[in-house]
Amino acid sequence: MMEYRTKVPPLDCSDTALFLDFDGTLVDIAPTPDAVVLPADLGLLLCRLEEATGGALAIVSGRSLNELEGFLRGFDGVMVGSHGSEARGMTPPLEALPEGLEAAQTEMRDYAASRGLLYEHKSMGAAIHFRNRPDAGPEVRAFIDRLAITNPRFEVQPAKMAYELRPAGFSKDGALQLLSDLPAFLGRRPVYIGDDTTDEPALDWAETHGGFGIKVGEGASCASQRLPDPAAVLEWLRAGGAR
Ligand SMILES: O=P(O)(O)OC[C@H]1O[C@H](O[C@H]2O[C@H](CO)[C@@H](O)[C@H](O)[C@H]2O)[C@H](O)[C@@H](O)[C@@H]1O
Repeated sequence: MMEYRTKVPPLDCSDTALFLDFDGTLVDIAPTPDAVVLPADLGLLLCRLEEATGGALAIVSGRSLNELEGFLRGFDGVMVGSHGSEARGMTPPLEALPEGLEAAQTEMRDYAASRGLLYEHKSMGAAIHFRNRPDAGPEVRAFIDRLAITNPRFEVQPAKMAYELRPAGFSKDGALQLLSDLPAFLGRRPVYIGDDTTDEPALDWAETHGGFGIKVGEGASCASQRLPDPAAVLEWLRAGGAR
């Protein structure tokens, strides 16, 4: 574990644009989406980092924006939700609800209920979690693949022990591109921290735009840096914010 930490360069808030994923990066993965436990100082830490970076800090998550806002009360900085499709602090990438959203959500809710799986209702899509029934993974994937074929306004988004339907054409790296044009972010070195397959394009974006990505946890990644878990991420952020 220590070997990961010593490799990551210290955070220099004076020239960094900091992009932080939420689940698995700032908070440990929990059995269900609403069971995550927030570190007591998280809101304060984000406020301090936002100030230290001159506003060049954004939370970039697959979660619905309203959920993120609920979890991170006290932090009023930039947030991007629903895998890059909705945002606070910049022009929302997707202005209207995608056509067919409600019908797709209903199909997913009914499917999940009929198989004892967890349905997560999201503002721009939905997720089916199979953490309680890992054997159901391939079947859920096939179901959502079929749904995406009949609903071309959506794409399948794999997550940890879940498959999601998200608006087509939106992504975390797309969000980083938009954010990097905002005055506070302009010309700064991007650092993106994330743990999941949904974070890989954003990690790659940071690597190829003059900065670097930090992959959290095990697994293949394009990121040049790695930290073992959210506790190590918070430790690295606290050290940078105090500098
Ligand atoms: O982009 P993120 O902030 O990493 O969000 C990705 C998805 O995270 C959530 O699901 C994951 O975390 C849950 C809580 O730890 C866990 O129970 C689940 O198995 C994981 O897949 C969230 O529920 C999704 O909406 C996010 O898209």
